[in-house]
Amino acid sequence: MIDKVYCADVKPDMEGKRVKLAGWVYRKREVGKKVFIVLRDSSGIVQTIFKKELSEKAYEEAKKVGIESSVIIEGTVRADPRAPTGVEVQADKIQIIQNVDFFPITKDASEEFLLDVRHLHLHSPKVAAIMKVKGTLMQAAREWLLQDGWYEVFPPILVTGAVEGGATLFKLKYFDKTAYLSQSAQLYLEAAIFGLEKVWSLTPSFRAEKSRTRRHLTEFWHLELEAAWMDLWDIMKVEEELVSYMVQRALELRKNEIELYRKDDIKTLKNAVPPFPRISYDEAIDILQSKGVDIEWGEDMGADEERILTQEFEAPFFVYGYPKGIKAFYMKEDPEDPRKVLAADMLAPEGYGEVIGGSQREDNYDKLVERIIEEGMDPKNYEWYLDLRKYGSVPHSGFGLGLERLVAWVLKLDHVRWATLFPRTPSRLYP
Ligand SMILES: NC(=O)C[C@H]([NH3+])C(=O)NS(=O)(=O)OC[C@H]1O[C@@H](n2cnc3c(N)ncnc32)[C@H](O)[C@@H]1O
Ligand SMILES: [Mg+2]
Repeated sequence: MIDKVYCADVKPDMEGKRVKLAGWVYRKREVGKKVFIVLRDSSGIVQTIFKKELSEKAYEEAKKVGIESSVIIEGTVRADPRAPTGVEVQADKIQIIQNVDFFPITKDASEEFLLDVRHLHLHSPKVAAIMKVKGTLMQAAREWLLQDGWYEVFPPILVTGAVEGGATLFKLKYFDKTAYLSQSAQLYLEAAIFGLEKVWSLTPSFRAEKSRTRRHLTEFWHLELEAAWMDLWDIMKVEEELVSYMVQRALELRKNEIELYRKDDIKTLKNAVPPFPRISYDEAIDILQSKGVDIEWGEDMGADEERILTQEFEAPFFVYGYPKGIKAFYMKEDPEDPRKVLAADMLAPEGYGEVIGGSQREDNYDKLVERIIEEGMDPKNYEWYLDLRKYGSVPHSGFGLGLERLVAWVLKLDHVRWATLFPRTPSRLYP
């Protein structure tokens, strides 16, 4: 590894120090007998200046390089308030690693083109900022989960059945059998709680969703927790503590990157502290109807309805107590109202809607068989899962957080596809 310093680490108080930088040409301009190159690396940018009278060789080389050329530059630090970062490097040496005559991404590139060349779009500091925030949110999640006594486990991705409905399964040939790509690790996490009690996993989940909305991917990163002995209200507390910690840590560690997208509009992020507001599904329907939305009790809220509902809040909030008919087979019936299940979604404000789906699970064997049959599925395909209700069954609850959806809200992105390195949607499988 070359003994370079990072662009962001070049400071005015390093005046007179000799530094070696390695990165890519971010901006370039020639003024008289000077070439200004703004160099970019993973930390940020710094301006370098090549003066003919300082080094004619370096000056002539610097004139050749194109945008996004990879270079190593050496020179002396000089404080200069006119430079983008208040400091510049008076360069006397440049090694061109690879010159780029024409970088395909230009200022007026369309979103579709940027997705076509996503592998090159990752050069962008703004894209890198999204990935830094995503990584920091997961770093924070790991910190919180460790201190709260949760065990990380590694569930399978090749599975034999649906968790969230058969319509969105990706099917594949598995030797002489049929397998599917996992929609959710949940059922396997439910098995893991009998030895570990509180478990979590971060896995890719797959949904053959045909819906082309700004919040659906066909492959997304899914942070899922499952806990023995917890009921719905317990797991909601876990959700709000975890999400709050993730968001506050991101504000602390990735302030610059968040401001790149939100500027100073970070009120809703700061508001993400427990207790998050809680409304029932019934109350949600009343609110929507009072705002003129054409929705009846028993119907599911889609992205549009959730967008309107989020206008009532300036922080993430819960909607709990959904009708059984619109929720999954594994959710426990509400003992106080058999029309409902003990389920809760967490919705992000500012129009983003659902970021977490969670519930208390049906822990009674017979009732679960009944629900599986009610949903038109074959209990034989869930024999192992039903066993969990035969050998020491316990009340338990869990949830799944869509990491890209959380990132999209934190950075106010207009589509979840920007929150993932290589987005997968119905129309996009390449690059
Ligand atoms: N362990 C569990 O209890 C999780 C549960 N089995 C489950 O998968 N619930 S979910 O379908 O609401 O998905 C959970 C979250 O996963 C995200 N999600 C769900 N589907 C998608 C798609 N298609 N694209 C992006 N993100 C998605 C979204 O934030 C949801 O709230
Ligand atoms: Mg859901």
